[in-house]
Amino acid sequence: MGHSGNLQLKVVNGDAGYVLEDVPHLTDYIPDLPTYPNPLQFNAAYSVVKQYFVNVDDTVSQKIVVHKDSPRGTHFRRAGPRQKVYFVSDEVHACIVTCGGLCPGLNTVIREIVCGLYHMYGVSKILGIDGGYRGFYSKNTINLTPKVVNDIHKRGGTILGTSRGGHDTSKIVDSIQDRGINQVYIIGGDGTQKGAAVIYEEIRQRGLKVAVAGIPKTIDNDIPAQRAINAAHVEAESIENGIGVVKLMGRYCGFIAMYATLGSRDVDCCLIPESPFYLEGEGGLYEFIEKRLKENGHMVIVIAEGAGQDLLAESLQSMNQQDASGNKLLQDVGLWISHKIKDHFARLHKMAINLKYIDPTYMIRAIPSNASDNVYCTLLAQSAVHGAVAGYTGFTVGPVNGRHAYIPFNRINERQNQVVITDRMWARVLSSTNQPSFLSANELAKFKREKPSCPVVG
Ligand SMILES: Nc1ncnc2c1ncn2[C@@H]1O[C@H](COP(=O)(O)OP(=O)(O)OP(=O)(O)O)[C@@H](O)[C@H]1O
Ligand SMILES: O=P(O)(O)OC[C@H]1O[C@](O)(CO)[C@@H](O)[C@@H]1O
Ligand SMILES: [Mg+2]
Repeated sequence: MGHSGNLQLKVVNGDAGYVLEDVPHLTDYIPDLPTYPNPLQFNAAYSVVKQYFVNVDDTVSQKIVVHKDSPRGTHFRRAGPRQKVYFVSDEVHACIVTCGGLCPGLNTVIREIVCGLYHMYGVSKILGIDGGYRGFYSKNTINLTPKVVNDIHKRGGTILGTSRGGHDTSKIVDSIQDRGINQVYIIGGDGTQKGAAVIYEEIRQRGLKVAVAGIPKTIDNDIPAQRAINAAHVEAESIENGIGVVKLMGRYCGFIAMYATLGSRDVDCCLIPESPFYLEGEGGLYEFIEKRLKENGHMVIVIAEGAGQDLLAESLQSMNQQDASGNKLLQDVGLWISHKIKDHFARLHKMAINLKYIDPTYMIRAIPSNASDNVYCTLLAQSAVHGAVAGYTGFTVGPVNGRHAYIPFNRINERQNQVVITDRMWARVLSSTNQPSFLSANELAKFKREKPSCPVVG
């Protein structure tokens, strides 16, 4: 096996096309750090487990479907507790911060980091950073103990508060250094993980013994999305030529819309950012709506917030505004498409339609996590704790083929995880809704030629 690339990209090549995209370790830039036996081996709950510690060489394969002669492909370091750790309990001074928009499960992750550190590693100095990244330098901190976080998983939102913008790297790292923090747990979406990567780089430049662990936000809880779709369906089928339009989250990717559509079976058309569509003419959306209304008397359209933004830019003056984090402020595609459909059918005269528009965004984001989300959040949190205590840094924890792994920040941040419309899952959506693909033969061929993105974080 041999290392290649610079220190920032720890790529290890092995036999038969095996590639490990490894995560940084504190010893990469602080040599001769002492190690200690993992206190978990003295913990009655874990000592009974046959092989509790993860072997140092364990990795998780990104590719699950393989062929006889194909290279083994990319792997990530397996998450979990290590036999040796790089911190003693008394030495650890951890902090937790939540950034970006809300998501169910933030409180569960906070709770499980606190309880994991406390119960598994005997850590008692844990600070909550108030109000996202800017809280490092502009707010007071909150002491977190298992008692403080005991029942926070039952509440939506984040007890720590959150914000967009305010990522001042030097001020944040100054604050980490001044407070003597040596483990930083950062919970949030794509922007947050980018911010975490910059913090890690600065910490590394300063040569600090501080582990930086990212925990991704994911919205798996689709119950409110199902409720919104259900309401749209009930409204639509109760009235002649009823159309229910539901806008779901997804600025750049249509996973929520896609899975909500597949889960519901009431949806007649699902529109996502990855799959372009058009309104007028043969094979267009208006033609499909007319056909479906004639067949069924009603229909439901689910649209991801980032879908059709090119069409909006054409017909509305582009705003080109950004939020405090630098995200492009999108025009409300749900409202826009509702108006376009109403206008179109009003102009046609031959068909009176009744359209109801539902935007459940904040209802989806603000609820507490459900029981299965809680299990998932617990695994994420505990994996992050095990990784940081074992000296890994500059990583985001995430599931890879059902196993938790440590993924380097650069890998997470290099590209957006998107629905691949030439994959089977999107075909399942099209066959469940029976909607047109809105793609010409040329466009389809182009999509097929494009290299698919490799989703690593669920
Ligand atoms: N490229 C970047 N470099 C440094 N900090 C960043 C970067 N992008 C975003 N951030 C910071 O990360 C935090 C969260 O970013 P953002 O508001 O985009 O939310 P997010 O984590 O992407 O979650 P979501 O988009 O789901 O709400 C903000 O404080 C923002 O300033
Ligand atoms: O109003 P806010 O809090 O900026 O959030 C709106 C955005 O946040 C998200 O819910 C992501 O967290 C997007 O889907 C949405 O565009
Ligand atoms: Mg984001």
